[in-house]
Amino acid sequence: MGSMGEERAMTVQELANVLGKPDMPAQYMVRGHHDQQLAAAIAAPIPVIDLCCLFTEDGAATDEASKLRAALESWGLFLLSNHGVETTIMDDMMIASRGFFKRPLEDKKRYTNLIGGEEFQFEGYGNDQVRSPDQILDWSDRLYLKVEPEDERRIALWPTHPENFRDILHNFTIKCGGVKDNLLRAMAKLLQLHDDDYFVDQLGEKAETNVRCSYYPECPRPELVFGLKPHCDGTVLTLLMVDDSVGGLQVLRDGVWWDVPIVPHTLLVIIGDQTEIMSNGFFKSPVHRVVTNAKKERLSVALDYSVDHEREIEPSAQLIDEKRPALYMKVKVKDYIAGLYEHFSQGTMVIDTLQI
Ligand SMILES: O=C(O)CCC(=O)C(=O)O
Ligand SMILES: [Fe+2]
Repeated sequence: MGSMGEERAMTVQELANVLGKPDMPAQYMVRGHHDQQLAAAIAAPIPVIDLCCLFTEDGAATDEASKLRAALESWGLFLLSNHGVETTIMDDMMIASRGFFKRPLEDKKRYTNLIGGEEFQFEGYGNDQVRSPDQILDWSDRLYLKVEPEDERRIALWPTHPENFRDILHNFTIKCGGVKDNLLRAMAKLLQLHDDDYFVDQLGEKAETNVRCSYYPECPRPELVFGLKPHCDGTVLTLLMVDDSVGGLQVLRDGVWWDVPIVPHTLLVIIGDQTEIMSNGFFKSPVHRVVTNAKKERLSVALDYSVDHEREIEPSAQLIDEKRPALYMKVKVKDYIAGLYEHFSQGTMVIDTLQI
């Protein structure tokens, strides 16, 4: 195992196949300033919110809305049931994603995120960009694709195997889009914004949605290696489908890491920085990470929703007054996302740079 370049030319899946325990490349190992405790933690008591119930006309809706508010103000993530995405669509998406990662390497590399084997692009199959020699690498491979705006899809990067991958991803995107809009309306209502469509409108005509199919192979050194290092999602929100048999996602609250529980066929909602900013800090974007597992591989499929990258975001004027001034500066989404990746590679949080 030679230089950084050579190691990075390998996917984590390839590394996992060739490595023995003592051979873990140093770049994957968590060092000094990080919490060394990558073991399983206690299950986080995060609520399960019934999406339909939020829109009924009775007392149950009020109770459900209070649960949602508590989750948004504390954990910044929660599980969503009764969301309307059929279990068959969810299962198909997981199976298609698993099917893709099981394809021979040569086949997957047709969708590589390295142009000419070198120049990094966000879309495609591969790992994160290596920006500095001291960056800690994550034990995961990913297929990352822009799914909306629909006319900006780079269809050549969408796998043709499994054969129905493209159709399934399209259907999953459509179904989840409706869930996202309903959730954003419920959130605007909780903040008593004048218009329930406040957040939906903020997304803009050219709102960007990306899918992240992640694959975390078995890892010979789970106590030292992140599946995905601590980060906040830079989005408005993320809808996540996690592996229903292997855990690994953890959330930080008050300095303690908690395991995020698995409830099959729910969607996990993670609030992103853009919502924290627009809600003037009322809703929290949680720090989360993925730990690895020595015996089992793990998969997840996430859809992340962002405001149009050409637009600016700032705390809603309706949420600012003398008692609570604006907590964040205005920022162009494109610049925010660029900063996010820079900070992510260093293990720091870009939202801290916007605080007033
Ligand atoms: O794989 C997971 O459970 C979480 C992935 C995640 O946090 C991300 O892709 O931002
Ligand atoms: Fe995340």
